[in-house]
Amino acid sequence: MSTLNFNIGVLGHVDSGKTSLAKALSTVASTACFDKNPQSKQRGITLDLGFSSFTIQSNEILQKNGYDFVQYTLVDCPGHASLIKTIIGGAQIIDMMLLVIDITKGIQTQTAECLIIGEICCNKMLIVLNKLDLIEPDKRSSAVEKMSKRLSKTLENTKFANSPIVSVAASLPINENEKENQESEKSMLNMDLLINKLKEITFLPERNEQNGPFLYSVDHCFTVKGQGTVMTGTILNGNVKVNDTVEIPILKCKNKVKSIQVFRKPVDKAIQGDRCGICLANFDSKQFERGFVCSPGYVKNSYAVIIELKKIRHFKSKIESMSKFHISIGHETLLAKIELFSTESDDDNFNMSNEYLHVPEIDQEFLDQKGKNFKVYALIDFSTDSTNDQGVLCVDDSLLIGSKLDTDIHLNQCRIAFYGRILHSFTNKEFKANDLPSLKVYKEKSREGVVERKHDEFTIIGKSLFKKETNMDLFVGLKVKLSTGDEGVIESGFGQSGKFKIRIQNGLSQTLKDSLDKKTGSSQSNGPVKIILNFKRFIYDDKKKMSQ
Ligand SMILES: Nc1nc2c(ncn2[C@@H]2O[C@H](COP(=O)(O)OP(=O)(O)OP(=O)(O)O)[C@@H](O)[C@H]2O)c(=O)[nH]1
Repeated sequence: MSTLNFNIGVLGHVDSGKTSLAKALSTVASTACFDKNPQSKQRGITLDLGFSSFTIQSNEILQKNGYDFVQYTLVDCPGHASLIKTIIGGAQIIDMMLLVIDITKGIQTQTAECLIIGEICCNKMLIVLNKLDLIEPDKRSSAVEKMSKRLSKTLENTKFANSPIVSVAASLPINENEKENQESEKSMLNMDLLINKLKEITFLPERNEQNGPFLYSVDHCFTVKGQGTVMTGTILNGNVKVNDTVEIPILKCKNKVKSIQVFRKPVDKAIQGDRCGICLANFDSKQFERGFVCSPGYVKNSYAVIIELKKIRHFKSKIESMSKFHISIGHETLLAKIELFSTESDDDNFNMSNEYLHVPEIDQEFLDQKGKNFKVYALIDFSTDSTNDQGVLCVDDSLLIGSKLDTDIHLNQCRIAFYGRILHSFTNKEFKANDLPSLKVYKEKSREGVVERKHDEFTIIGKSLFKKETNMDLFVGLKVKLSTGDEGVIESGFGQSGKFKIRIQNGLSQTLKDSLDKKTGSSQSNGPVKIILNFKRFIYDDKKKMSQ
């Protein structure tokens, strides 16, 4: 008999009843659905503060795929910051989201933020309207109908449109005496309906044990006497076998896998999506609480990363280059400075050898104007967080979320600003000096000067384009346009006062000659001949060489 582990993120506003729901689900599942089952010992395992699980018989789809049972691992996400962290840590394996809404309060600020995070991280949602018991029995159906209508309007045109809705009361009796005195109908309402709905919509999640190196997100670490140090967590990527050597990147150490348990049974191997316990030899559990364990060398220390930035539509403020955001990545949330750049070309993928235009700021209006194919990238620089000189532990393609967590929550504003997956990471501590200059991000510059006089048949002398102290060598070779239509190239500086020589490849045109010939008087009537120089200045290139 085999069991599938199905991971569910339990999200919702503070006090909506997430923890009560997770507890109630486990309890009801174990009494109503599982008791007569030979595997009943697996029920209701409390894995960690935020993790609980229950196992039931699986639906037809899973059975056809060889799974007789399904273990639902509920990831109960408490406050906002830890919510983002938990979700990010497990983003690759959250198969479904349970959105808990207090039916007496409706959609609240964090409900909306949970919806945004859900949209980023998973494809399926089940909505739970909780605290049904607080509504008079004869008013319940109309209250549920009203909330359902509101929700379907909110979710219109999102990937969560038509998500199923179940109304429940998840609160548990406070103690055993009370439990006996209370009707179960009053203490827990409709939980069996919820479990049935969950069972009905559970699908076969994509799991790929061959999918690259091993990555394991540890949420608990403890010592088992006579065994060694046991970690519990979820496999985000790849697989792990007994005797494999794994790395604990935060401790910079490698260790051998002594044994593995899945669903409390010893196994030789565990794969992506599995919640499992891994026992390591020679390792002190006090050194490590939460974080990644991986194939040696897979998780990297990054000091800056590049993402394709997807703005959250509900984030109303501008996102500006040089500004700081809270960046949640891997198991960390820290402050980082962002710099935006874009390309208008049809290139599908980010490429370090391409050139990109610096973008000072974006807002929704700007992005809507630019259209769907416009891509904004962001360089996210963690080295600006003074509390962190170690960089950030992450892997390529990791999800990252940018938010303004210091926004006053009472302002009812969406604090999540953007998200994206890592396209490139700078793993050298000296990246600013060594690696960043190879990122070709430019600002478009335009300068105007005037022609002073003709030098010979092919060259003219220009002025007022540069200051006396400008290093003219940086501009030699750049093309300029004249207001007479002539085109030339800056050949060299001329004298000490910022003047320069322009070579006109085809020789001076008659119009240019006439304009410069004071005797004709034309330079008087049309004013001086203008020199227009358009060029690119690469912002990370400290040699400051200009280009076009
Ligand atoms: N009447 C009633 N109270 C409920 C129900 N579910 C939860 N509660 C109560 O609501 C309060 C909050 O419940 P929790 O389960 O802690 O809510 P939470 O969403 O996990 O809270 P945070 O983790 O702090 O965000 C507690 O006092 C619960 O007893 C319910 O169905 N009916």
